[in-house]
Amino acid sequence: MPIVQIEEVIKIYEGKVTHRALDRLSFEVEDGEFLAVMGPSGSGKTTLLNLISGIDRPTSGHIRVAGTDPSTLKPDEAARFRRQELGFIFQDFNLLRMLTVEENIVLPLTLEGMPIKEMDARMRAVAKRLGLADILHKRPDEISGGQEQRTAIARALVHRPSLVLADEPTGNLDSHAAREVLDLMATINRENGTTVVMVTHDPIAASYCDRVLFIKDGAYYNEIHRDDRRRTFFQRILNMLSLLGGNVDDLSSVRLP
Ligand SMILES: Nc1ncnc2c1ncn2[C@@H]1O[C@H](COP(=O)(O)OP(=O)(O)OP(=O)(O)O)[C@@H](O)[C@H]1O
Repeated sequence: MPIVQIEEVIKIYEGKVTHRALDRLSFEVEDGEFLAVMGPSGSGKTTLLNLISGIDRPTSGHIRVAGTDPSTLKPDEAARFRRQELGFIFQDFNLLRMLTVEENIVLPLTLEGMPIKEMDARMRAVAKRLGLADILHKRPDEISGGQEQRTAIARALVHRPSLVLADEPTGNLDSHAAREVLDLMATINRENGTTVVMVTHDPIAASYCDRVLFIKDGAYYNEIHRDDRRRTFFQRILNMLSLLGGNVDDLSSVRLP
C-alpha cells in the first residue's frame, strides 16, 4: 500500500519571476520502502520534501501522506501531523546545542507529553540501536559528526513515525561516518519497516536504497530499482546521472563505494 501518493503536482513560486519548481510530478512510495530522490541542483527536490511534509502547499495536484492530504490541514493540525507522523533528518543535523544527546532524542516525545518512564524506555531502546548508549550525557559539541547524525536519526525515529524524510543526511560526513549512517538507515528500514524518502546528490548514498527516482526540471525523469549487488546498482545510478546531466559539481564528491 502506498504511504505517499503524489499526483500531477505542480508547484509555482510567484515572485518577480514566476518559477515552476514542480511540473506535473506523479509517483508513489510504498509502505516500508527506502527511496532516494536525485536530480540536478534546482530540480525541485527540497520543494518536494516541503510539500510532502506540509510545510508548503502545491499550486495544483494532490498529495497524500499516511492517508492525509497535508495541504488541507490548518497550521496547528499540520504541526501535529508533522510531529506524530513524520521524522526529519537534515544535512546539518539540527541538534539543539544546549541539550545532551539524551535530551535531543527525547524531544519529540516531550512535545507529546508522554509519561517520563515511557519516554526514558523509548529513548534508551533507540539510543542502543544507534550505538549511542555510552554518550547519552554528552552535548553535540563533544561528539563526532557521525555521532551527531546518529543522534538526529534517533530523534527522528523515537516517536515511531510513519515516514522519515532525509535531506542530504550524509552531506556533512566523511566517507566512513557516511557509510555507518547509511548502513544504520538501511538496517532500520529493513528490520522495522520504516519508510524513508531521502534526497541526495550522492550516488553512494542512493545505492543503499531500494529505488532511485530521478527528477529533472521539476518533472519525473526516470527511476531504477535495486536488483542485485549494491556496486552494480551504484554503477547504474552513475549511468543515469550522466544521462540526466546537470551541474558537474554534483558529481565532484563521488567516492567509489
Ligand atoms: N521560495 C522560493 N521562491 C522562489 N523560487 C524558489 C523558492 N524555493 C525554491 N525556488 C526555486 O525552485 C527551484 C527548485 O528549488 P529546490 O530548492 O526545490 O531545488 P533542489 O533540487 O532541492 O536544489 P538543490 O539540489 O540545489 O538543493 C529552483 O530554481 C529554486 O531557485
